[in-house]
Amino acid sequence: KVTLLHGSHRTGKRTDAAMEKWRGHGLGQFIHWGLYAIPGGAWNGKQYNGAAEWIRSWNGIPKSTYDSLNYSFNPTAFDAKSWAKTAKQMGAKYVTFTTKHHDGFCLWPSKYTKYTVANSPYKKDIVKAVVDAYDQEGIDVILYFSVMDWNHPDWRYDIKSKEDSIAFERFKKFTRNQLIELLTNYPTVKGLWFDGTWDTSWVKQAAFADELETEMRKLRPGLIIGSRFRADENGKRHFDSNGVLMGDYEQGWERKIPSRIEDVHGNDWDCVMTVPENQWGYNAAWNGHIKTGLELIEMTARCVSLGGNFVLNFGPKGDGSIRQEELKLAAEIGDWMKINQQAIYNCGYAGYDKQDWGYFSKKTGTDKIYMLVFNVPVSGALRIKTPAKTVIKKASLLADATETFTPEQISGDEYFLHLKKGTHPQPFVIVLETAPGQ
Ligand SMILES: C#C[C@@H]1N[C@@H](C)[C@@H](O)[C@H]1O
Repeated sequence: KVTLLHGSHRTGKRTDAAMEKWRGHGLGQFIHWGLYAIPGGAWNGKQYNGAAEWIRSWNGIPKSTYDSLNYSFNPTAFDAKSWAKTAKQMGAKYVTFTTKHHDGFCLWPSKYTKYTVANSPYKKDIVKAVVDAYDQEGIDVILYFSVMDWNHPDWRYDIKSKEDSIAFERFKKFTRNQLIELLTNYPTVKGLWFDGTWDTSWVKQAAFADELETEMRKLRPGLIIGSRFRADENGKRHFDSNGVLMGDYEQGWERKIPSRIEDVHGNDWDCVMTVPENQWGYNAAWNGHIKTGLELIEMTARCVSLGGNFVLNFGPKGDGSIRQEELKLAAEIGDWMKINQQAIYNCGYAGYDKQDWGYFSKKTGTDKIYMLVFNVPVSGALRIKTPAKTVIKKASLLADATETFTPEQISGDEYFLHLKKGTHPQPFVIVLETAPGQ
């Protein structure tokens, strides 16, 4: 163990109410929206395949022209209330919303830069509209904030000179001011989701970032901050030099999902996922594999079964409308959640051996186990291996409690549930009432 001044200040999961609530969300929505939605992955008629929110960084894109897009930002179809209703319909319990992405354009009227929505034809405070609309729907709001800011003259990728150092000191003050401003303007937000924190310039700011995190937590007790915000004094990110998680949950699962419980090291975590392979901001031409509703429902189940949250990304268009493909997915996921949400909300790792037919989840604080079935074996027999000495008292279909299953015990702690042929066209959930054995 090494002595750290700016490593993790806490081990184990937070047990306060705010974190317990976050832990139980199960399903969230990510929204990436900003100036990049205007070009939508194309420039001068040429469609690019990179992540559309990074278009400013691609070769051949005139940066000053991109930077002037704020003068064309006028999303006449933007309606935060309809976004929030879509999230509600999908069954999302929280939204992570981009206040400022890497291009530095602020979707709130920040006092600390002119590069904001206030200096666009739209003028109005988009962050406020989103926070109010989602609060209204009872959906918690987490604010995404990119430390890396391509627009700010004092941003540096590394600090290699006295001039760099002086400029970056100004940038650090600017970053702190914006974060305090966000937490002050939007006091109901439940957390911050940091990005753009991998460059050496920021990784070198262990003491400053540690102090800033402490200041933000003091300003907003219960605030939830992930592992991507700061590094320790040895430059270690996500996990400090002693391997202890930095922040309240692991933010390493970007477009990937853990395969085993061991991968999450007993921590809270979220998986943030795109519908195409790698498009967060709006890209008019979705190419490659586009995930289906069933794939995304299974990803949600897998994340919850491993004690995490699944956060599905939406990339609204430059006019503020959500594309049809995403609306369709929200509806499909929502239809499934309407029937099966009990196996997702306030559920976590069940401690049962993983089986090929799908996933187990456990209702937090109870002995109730859910079997989320995605792959019915040709035998129709669902194998269950319970933790030692667990008694299965009852097994029934979540969607219809009158459909019960008599567990066939096949060895000490192993059982089969036999399904009737062809009875379940959709992924379905079986509820196990269990009790600790003698
Ligand atoms: C890389 C990168 C960023 N991290 C994801 C959450 C998106 O914001 C992407 O642009």
